[in-house]
Amino acid sequence: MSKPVILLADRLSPATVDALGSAYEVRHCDGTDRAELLAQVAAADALLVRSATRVDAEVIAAAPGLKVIGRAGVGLDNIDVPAATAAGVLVVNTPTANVVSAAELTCALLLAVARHVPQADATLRNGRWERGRFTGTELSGKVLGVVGLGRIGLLVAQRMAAFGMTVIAHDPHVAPERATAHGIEPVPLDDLLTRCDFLTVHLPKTAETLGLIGREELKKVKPSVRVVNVARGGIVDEDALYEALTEGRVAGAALDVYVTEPCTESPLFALDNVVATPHLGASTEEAQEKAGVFVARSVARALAGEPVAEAANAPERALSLRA
Ligand SMILES: NC(=O)C1=CN([C@@H]2O[C@H](COP(=O)(O)OP(=O)(O)OC[C@H]3O[C@@H](n4cnc5c(N)ncnc54)[C@H](O)[C@@H]3O)[C@@H](O)[C@H]2O)C=CC1
Ligand SMILES: O=C(O)CCC(=O)C(=O)O
Repeated sequence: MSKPVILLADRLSPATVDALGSAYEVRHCDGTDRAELLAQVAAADALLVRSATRVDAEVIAAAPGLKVIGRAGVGLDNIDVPAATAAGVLVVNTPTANVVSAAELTCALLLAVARHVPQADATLRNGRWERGRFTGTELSGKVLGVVGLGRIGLLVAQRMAAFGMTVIAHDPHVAPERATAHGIEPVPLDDLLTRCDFLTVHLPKTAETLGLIGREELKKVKPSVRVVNVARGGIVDEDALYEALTEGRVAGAALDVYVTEPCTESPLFALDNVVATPHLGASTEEAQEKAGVFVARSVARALAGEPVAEAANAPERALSLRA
């Protein structure tokens, strides 16, 4: 009898294949090559991706034998979960695997934007010793505004509190007592905007969160504020941010994520007060190994018809999804 086919469409840690073991036929493809993905997924029982591969209704329709889509990471915005559910395909992610890495990158960007680290590094490598140009600002004693106090937001809050920051947070879905238990003051979004010296967003990309920090919101912040987005492009509106940065209404920004990815050209990249990384939040050995192993285990359980706790759709129906 032929083995179930598991298609890896993004570059996943080698630990993924090790964790899957020998019970499956593991195939690889470039999920950003649409034609290749559509051709390869036709024979797949399971499809494993990171954030680069777009798994939309067309991909799901092209895969009549597909039983489970495994997302090695947190965000599900590259997967059409309703289309998968309608087709009886389980979607599983790894909600905890990369959150420490994403939080640590956020802290790195907070420090980098406060102290102009990449700009100073680039200047020195170009033979210029410009100490006067790169006077920064301390984090200690400043207010950090966290929008989205989930797993990553809380990890960032805890770490930045150790730098002496006062942390305030806005998250309508988190009980205020949960915030205060961690020494974080829960506040309405408008209060957060007017009070914070550093603003960081840790939200999923949804219809509700897209543009949440937009033109109007950026009119309310202090001109000394630094904005960090390690969540998803567009949660902080890129055009509004560019305007605010160039008009001196925002002092700096650090971005890991962009509306369109890959993103190699943006007016934001031309600004001195912007630090930019190419969606590296989860790019550590530890996060990728965990994401690969966790997603492999969940996919194996799904293919065996067992319930999967990390299922993002209809977990209670896991056993009745495509047999
Ligand atoms: N740059 C990167 O490589 C990475 C980015 N991410 C992104 O970070 C996002 C957050 O991840 P986690 O903290 O693990 O998710 P989480 O689900 O633990 O937390 C998200 C929080 O956002 C809150 N939220 C939702 N709508 C909101 C709104 N309108 N206003 C305020 N709060 C709202 C939720 O209540 C929840 O507490 C992911 O969805 C993903 O898009 C995650 C991992 C790596
Ligand atoms: O590197 C990746 O796989 C993307 C990580 C990410 O953005 C997420 O897990 O939501």
